[in-house]
Amino acid sequence: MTSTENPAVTRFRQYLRIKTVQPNPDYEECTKFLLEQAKEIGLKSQVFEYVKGKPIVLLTWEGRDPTLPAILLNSHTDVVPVFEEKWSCNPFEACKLENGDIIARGAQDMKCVGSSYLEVIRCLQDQDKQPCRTIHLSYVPDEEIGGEDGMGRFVESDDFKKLNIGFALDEGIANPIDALKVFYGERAPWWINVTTRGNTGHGSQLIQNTAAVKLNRIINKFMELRDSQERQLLIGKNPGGKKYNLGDVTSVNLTILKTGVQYNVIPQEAMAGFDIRVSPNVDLLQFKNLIEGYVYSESDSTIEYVQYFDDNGYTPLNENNVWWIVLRDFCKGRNISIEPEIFPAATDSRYLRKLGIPALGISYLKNTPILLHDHDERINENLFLEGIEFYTDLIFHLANIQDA
Ligand code: MET
Ligand SMILES: [Zn+2]
Ligand SMILES: [Zn+2]
Repeated sequence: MTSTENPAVTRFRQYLRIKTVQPNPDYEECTKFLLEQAKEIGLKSQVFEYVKGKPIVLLTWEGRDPTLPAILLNSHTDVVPVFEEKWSCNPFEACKLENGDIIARGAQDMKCVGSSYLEVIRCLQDQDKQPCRTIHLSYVPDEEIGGEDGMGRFVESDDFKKLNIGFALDEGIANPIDALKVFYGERAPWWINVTTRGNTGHGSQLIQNTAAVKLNRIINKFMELRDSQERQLLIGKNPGGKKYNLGDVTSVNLTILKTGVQYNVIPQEAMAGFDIRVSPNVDLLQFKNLIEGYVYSESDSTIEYVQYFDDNGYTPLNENNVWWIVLRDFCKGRNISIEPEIFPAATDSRYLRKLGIPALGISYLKNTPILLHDHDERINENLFLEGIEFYTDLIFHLANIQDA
């Protein structure tokens, strides 16, 4: 007997087949797909292109009371590159195994979420359940390369201000156990280049203060910082007595090293690139002074910020946060365990939180291995469908909150 595929799954797989892969994402095809969906569902659509070739697609379902602050359902449309030879099937074919696993780049990060949002609107419309708040769905480009030309530009625009967003949902991460991760903050991503310059000469000499000697001293300081954070992660406890998660500490990784001309020539310049993720527990200004101190303790050395975010504020999960309370109680009522955490990497939510908009990151990926950015990224179709039900009821609740 052949079973027919749920149309929501078919649409999801269509979305996965669009090659929005960095560094040359097919945003044109993606926009076309989203606009077709909007038309089918009967949603108002707008496309903003603050940077040419990088469209932001905004779909809107007006609520019963459009004067109330709206809900934003955000997702990014781009996905990260693949090592195709390591995949068991083509990452852009969205093949489905017999057990229902759908394998594709973006299956977890985060086309499953973007697809679910569209299905939520379909479901609510089918059930004739128009919430009181307006719901906007934003499909933004370039998150995977920093988001500056995507969400970064969007939040600065008048188009965005007009939306009067009161609360946003965005991406989370998979969880191998039977619980949902809920992210209420994230670490500030800083990518830096440290360049040192020094004395040069013959490779047989013991010349003082070469670029490499200086860079090595600076790297050692960063590594000590890294060690201290690694220790915190392994044995530290936060003030509540709970073990630290990765998001609670600051990570420092040396990811790029560049120098050299020839073996017997002392190079005059050397460069180290670091990926640093600064925890919300850290005062950003103090931290900046600390690492710049490392660099400027060596003469002729400079620091360049390739990626910099000057805010690591989070959405407080307290009784005053009615969005959180509704979400928490909703999950409790459904017997879904949740694990509130700081997101270890970066998401577009940081742009929203910087504006003071409460934002929570949830991907309905429980009992699922963490495969974002990995080979054979996948989601099971049954979980995807279960997620649509979850989001539909949750978003209906959130969009019906009267006083917030
Ligand atoms: C700072 S760019 C963010 C890209 C990606 N989301 C990451 O966390 O690495
Ligand atoms: Zn993502
Ligand atoms: Zn990602």
